[in-house]
Amino acid sequence: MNILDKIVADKRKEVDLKKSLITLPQLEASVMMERTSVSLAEVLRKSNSGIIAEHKRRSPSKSVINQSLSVQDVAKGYADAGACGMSVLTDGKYFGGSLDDLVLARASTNIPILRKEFIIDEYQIVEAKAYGADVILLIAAILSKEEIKTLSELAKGLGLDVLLEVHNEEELEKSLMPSLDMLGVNNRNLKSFEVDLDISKTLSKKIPDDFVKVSESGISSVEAIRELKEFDYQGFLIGENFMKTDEPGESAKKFIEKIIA
Ligand SMILES: O=P(O)(O)OC[C@@H](O)[C@@H](O)c1c[nH]c2ccccc12
Repeated sequence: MNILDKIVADKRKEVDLKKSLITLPQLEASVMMERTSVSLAEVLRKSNSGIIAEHKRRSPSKSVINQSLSVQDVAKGYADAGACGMSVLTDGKYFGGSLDDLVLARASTNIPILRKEFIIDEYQIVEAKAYGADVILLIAAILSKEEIKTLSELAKGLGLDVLLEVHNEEELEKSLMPSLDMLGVNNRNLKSFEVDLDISKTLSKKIPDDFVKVSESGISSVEAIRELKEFDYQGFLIGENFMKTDEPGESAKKFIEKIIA
């Protein structure tokens, strides 16, 4: 079994367990509908930097990245740096994140927050809304076309933005539909962990202009951002490059200043 299959199998068990404790209707009753979600796609369209900065303690590919920071400080730092949005990993087993991290990030900033999770069930989308996210991630590699449609339409109904992630042409072709706001190209292969920024460049021309294009993973230089902008990317998802430093907010600030200089 590859790592992605393992993650999805664990996720299925996790969601089933949660459903047995708090049912979907009960969860729905606790959704914070009074908080209007902020559209990350809108922010990215108007931004010069396009940075979506991620909170990531560890990952299956890199093991420990940074275990010692408070998510509140990281969230405030990213917002002060001028990041367009923040991504918060909520998977516990493989990335060391949690829904608590999402809540704490939400309480610390008003910039749009992406719940970074392996979403396979509508329950996780209602959860994302209930815990204060503005955006959800859907990963084409683990979902059928029908699932992408159902899940993205549910998210839109809750006022959330949808970022759909692809890694190759086949995934892109099955996924294009009007209920998505942003198309993310993951430069990292989630099965082999290989990173190649050329994947963003190659897939760019196949993504229709109505979607905001986001390049994800393995970005560590302002030069890379400049190149990706030539290929019409308006969003750049960066985790490790900031999180491996003692002050991710300061690192993001310097990075963003260089982009807009
Ligand atoms: O730390 P990086 O290489 O800058 O990558 C960030 C982000 O793109 C990456 O964490 C990611 C992209 N898609 C995912 C899906 C699941 C988990 C993690 C991810």
